[in-house]
This record gives sequence, structure tokens and C-alpha cells, in this order.
Amino acid sequence: MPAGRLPGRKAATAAPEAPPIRLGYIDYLNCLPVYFGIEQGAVELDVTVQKGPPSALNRAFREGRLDVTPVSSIEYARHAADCVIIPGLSISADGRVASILLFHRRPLEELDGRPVALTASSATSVVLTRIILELRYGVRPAYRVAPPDLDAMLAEHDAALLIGDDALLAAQAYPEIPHVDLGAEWKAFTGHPMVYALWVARRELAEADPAALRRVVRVFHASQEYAWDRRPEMVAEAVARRGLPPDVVDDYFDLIRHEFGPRYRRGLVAFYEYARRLGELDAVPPLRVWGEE
Ligand SMILES: C=C(O[C@@H]1C=C(C(=O)O)C=C[C@H]1O)C(=O)O
Repeated sequence: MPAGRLPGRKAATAAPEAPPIRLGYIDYLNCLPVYFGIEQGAVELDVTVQKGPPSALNRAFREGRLDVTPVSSIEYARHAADCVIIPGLSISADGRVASILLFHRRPLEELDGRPVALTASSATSVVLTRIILELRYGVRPAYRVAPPDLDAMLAEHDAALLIGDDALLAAQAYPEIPHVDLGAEWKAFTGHPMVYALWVARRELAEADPAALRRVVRVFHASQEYAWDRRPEMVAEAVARRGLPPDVVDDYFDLIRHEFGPRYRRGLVAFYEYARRLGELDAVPPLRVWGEE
């Protein structure tokens, strides 16, 4: 669906003059279980939608062009003062994730000083790649940001990071190219689940119109319930959208988690600690979850 309004109807309780919420939507299957009910018009929310890769939504939010959106978890840490975290929601996995993949032409232990391509779509997984390569494997490659095209990336680099649907599709298209799953690597290295993205709202909006934000939170939860109650339809929609085999999509929807409980929060703080150690963060920010402050 192009950027524009989702088919959800205007909420009856919205103030008539309230402008629609500007909502971000990561254009990957990992967001479908959160937005399926809204897309299908099953739950009401007055929104305009901007779709894009995480890096584009990170930037749009930073520049004040979105009110509520998923952002890379590292992006939250870099701009924590300007936003609040929507409770009970994330894009996470407890180990293998299937969509955060480092494809490699030589063993990871041999990547010291070698060129490694990092997808321009990511922020969090770029840092995760550094943590795994530098702290787990003890190598320090020469990183370059590149568009998410595996052929082009590996023509000039010894390894390439892809995320989201690009990674799911590349694993199907290039079964002969070895890859590691960075969610599994993170779990083996730290024992923690990994939180890749958080939904955030502009702090200004949270303070000026808490009722609007409460509505959004309710709708997100209702939309997810709708999605999981209709898992076969959701899988069929995902298959139609991306042309992935149904069993791959089904497996993916088992792996990807949207919770943000204590274990996931500890995993996120551990990730921030490592990021700080690598100079990717000045400090580990507090997790400011809306309603808990
Ligand atoms: C698990 C994923 O989570 C994501 C990874 C992100 C990142 O690396 O910055 C940001 C948002 C999510 O899309 C994925 O995209 O595969």
C-alpha cells in the first residue's frame, strides 16, 4: 500500500479538529502482525501512513515528520529526550531471527581489515554487526554503507549485512552463500534476547494529547489481536506481498516478537552497554516507557 491513509475509519471519540496521527510503517513483514488489523480496517484509527525502511523512518521522526513510529532501537538511545516508548511493543527475537543476516565470502575470523558492506536501511543491526565481529570474533573490518543488493555488495566486499525482507529474500535466492544469523550470534554471545526496534511517540504529542496516544496504544494491541486470531490469512497476505514460501513466513512469524517485557528490556540495556563500549553511544539512556515515567 502506498503512503496514505489506512482504511481504518475515523475514531468516533476523536476531537473533530484533531489532525490525523502521522504514523510510520516499516515496509517489512516484521510490522505486519502489528498493523494487519488496522490495514484490514478492522480497528479504527485516524492516521496518515508513511512506509519506508527503518533508516528513512528514523530520519523522518528525528525531523519531526512523524508522530508515532517504529524506530531502530539504537536511534531511540541517540534521541531519548525527544520521545517516549510505546508500552508493550517492540521488534525483537529471542535468538535466531532469520532477517538479520551477515552473508560472507570468507570465515568471520578472517575479516580483519577486509571490506564489509552494511545495508543503508539499518541502524541497530549495523551496531550489532560491529559487536559480533569486533567483540565476539575479534576482527576489525573496514565497513562501508551500501544499498541492500547482495550481488553488488559481495562484488566489492567480503561480507554483507542485510536486514528485514531483503535478508529473508536473499537467503532464499542465494542458498549457496554462507550467512550467520546475528540474532542467534547475539544470544550465544550474551544470553539475551535482542530488541531491534521500538515504537516511539513524540514527547510533545504525549504531553499535549495523551488521549490520542492512549487511543493509538489501544488500537495497536487490538490490531495485533486481530492479526494473531487470523494467522493463516496474515501468512497468506505476507506470501502474496513478498513471494516467500509459506513455511518461511510461518517460521518468521514464530521468531519475531513484539513484546517488551523485563527480559527484553535487560537485553536492550545490554546492547546499549556494548554500543557505548564501541563508541556508538555516549551514554546508556533510561528506557522512558509512556505511562511508567
Ligand atoms: C528484525 C528486524 O528488525 C529491524 C531492524 C532494524 C535495524 O537494524 O535498525 C530496525 C527496525 C527493524 O526492521 C529486521 O528488520 O529484520
